Amino acid sequence: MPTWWGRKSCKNKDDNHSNSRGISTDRDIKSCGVGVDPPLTPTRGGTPRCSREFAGASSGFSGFDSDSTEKKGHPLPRPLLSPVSIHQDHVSGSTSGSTSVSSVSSSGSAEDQSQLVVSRGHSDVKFNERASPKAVSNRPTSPLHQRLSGVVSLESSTGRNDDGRSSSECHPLPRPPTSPTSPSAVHGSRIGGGYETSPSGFSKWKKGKFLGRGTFGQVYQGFNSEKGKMCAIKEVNVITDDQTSKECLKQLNQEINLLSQLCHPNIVQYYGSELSEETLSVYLEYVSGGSIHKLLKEYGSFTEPVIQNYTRQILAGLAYLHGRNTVHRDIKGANILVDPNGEIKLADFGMAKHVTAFSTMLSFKGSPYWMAPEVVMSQNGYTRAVDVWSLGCTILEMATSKPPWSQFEGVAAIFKIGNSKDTPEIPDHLSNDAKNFIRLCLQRNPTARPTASQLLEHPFLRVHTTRVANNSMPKDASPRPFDGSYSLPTRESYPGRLSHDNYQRQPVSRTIKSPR
Ligand SMILES: Nc1ncnc2c1ncn2[C@@H]1O[C@H](COP(=O)(O)OP(=O)(O)OP(=O)(O)O)[C@@H](O)[C@H]1O
Repeated sequence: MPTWWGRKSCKNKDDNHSNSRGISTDRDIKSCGVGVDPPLTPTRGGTPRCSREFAGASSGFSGFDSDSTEKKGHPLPRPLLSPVSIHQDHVSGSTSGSTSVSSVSSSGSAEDQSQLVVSRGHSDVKFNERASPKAVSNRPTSPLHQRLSGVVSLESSTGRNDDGRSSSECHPLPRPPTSPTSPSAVHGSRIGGGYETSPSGFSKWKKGKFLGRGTFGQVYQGFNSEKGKMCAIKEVNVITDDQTSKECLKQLNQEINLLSQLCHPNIVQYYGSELSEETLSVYLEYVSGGSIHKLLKEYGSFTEPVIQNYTRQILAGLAYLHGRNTVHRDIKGANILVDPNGEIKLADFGMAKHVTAFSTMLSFKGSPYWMAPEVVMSQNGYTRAVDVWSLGCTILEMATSKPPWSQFEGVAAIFKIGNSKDTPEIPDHLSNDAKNFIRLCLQRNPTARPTASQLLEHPFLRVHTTRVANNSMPKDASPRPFDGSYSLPTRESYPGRLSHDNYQRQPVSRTIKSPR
């Protein structure tokens, strides 16, 4: 039983005693040299967030046991200690409940940057040429390219870093160590902070086929001719004389600043970026399977084992992200990529840390269906709970191919999400564990929603993780080679499940031999 299991309120709960439970997570995080879920000050309990809309909502989180008969003790993993410098003063010093809020503050200020936990995830991770991590304060700074100085100053409401220097004098983020053969050392590219110019044509990344267009730019396949590796190139035109272009650049700059600090198997890896005469290009891990949205469109809704598998991985990425005081704010099928092995990669960090009136407006221009009520109602101080709501919507999307309330359009949808007391319909074919999990995510009161780390302990996923045969695919979610026989599931196959009503009528084991 998780230590928080019996608690009646989610107030003052945090992620610090649990981490993502995915096997792949531990493996890869160790290899990345960063820890999971550094100690955090609880952020939700201290923020008065209940508005009239939430008055009738649940008062607190009371565990996951409503549908589960499994009540055995469940030791929580100890958080891995990160070798990198963590801004403890920030993460433990806040009593205002604004820890996560500040990381997504509207200003996107240099102060915010300094508050982010710096993990040294960067381009070389996929090329095994990473240098050892170092604390921010020891890193040299890189100058910003003058053409982008205006854009970057948009990032900061104050225009100044926390050391008092203006953002045009010095970049808030460290320059990473580069290796002569790493993508980050490619002429004109950079990681983690400022941009460096490159005469066009020098890049080792060759632009390939067009992959798609997002709100803030185009995405192409790329190929590193030195390494023979592929990447995705996200590109924005560098035209700073209109507001839309400025916003696109700001968004991409935001994505760079965030992604360059992250290293997790369930978050798309940042390789570097490059500024040419006309474009700002960001080089990212190429995830060839496309998005969950695309897979749903092509192949229809997913089965429950696949939903379990994907949800566990999304949560592992979210727990890591939230442990770094970062809120994604745009979790939905279109922003979650799937690699050919079924490994999930959270992508599109353009909205993370953006809470300006303008960007909120922009997100309304996008799709509201995945937005938490408090986001739709423009409540101040979004917390990590907004991602948990969006995860609930994404699970419904995976189960039905549509987001909740998709029968409503525009203002009607916004009204339904923000103003009504209704909760989205949950399909009947899902198991009780799945239904319970979704209901927990879709609580209108954000303080009642469990954290990502807590959700990783939910029976819906916990049973699943015991059945995972390898790092990413559960037995039921991956094809098995056919060896001429097929065993129907036995009680022994699903020991955790069999305590549950849904699984008590499993068929007796039989073996069907195929004809020779
Ligand atoms: N790392 C990547 N690997 C492979 N394809 C990618 C990658 N990143 C983005 N894409 C694809 O490129 C297209 C555009 O992606 P992008 O993130 O810019 O916008 P979006 O998420 O579709 O929309 P929006 O920006 O409005 O949220 C999508 O089809 C997406 O699947």
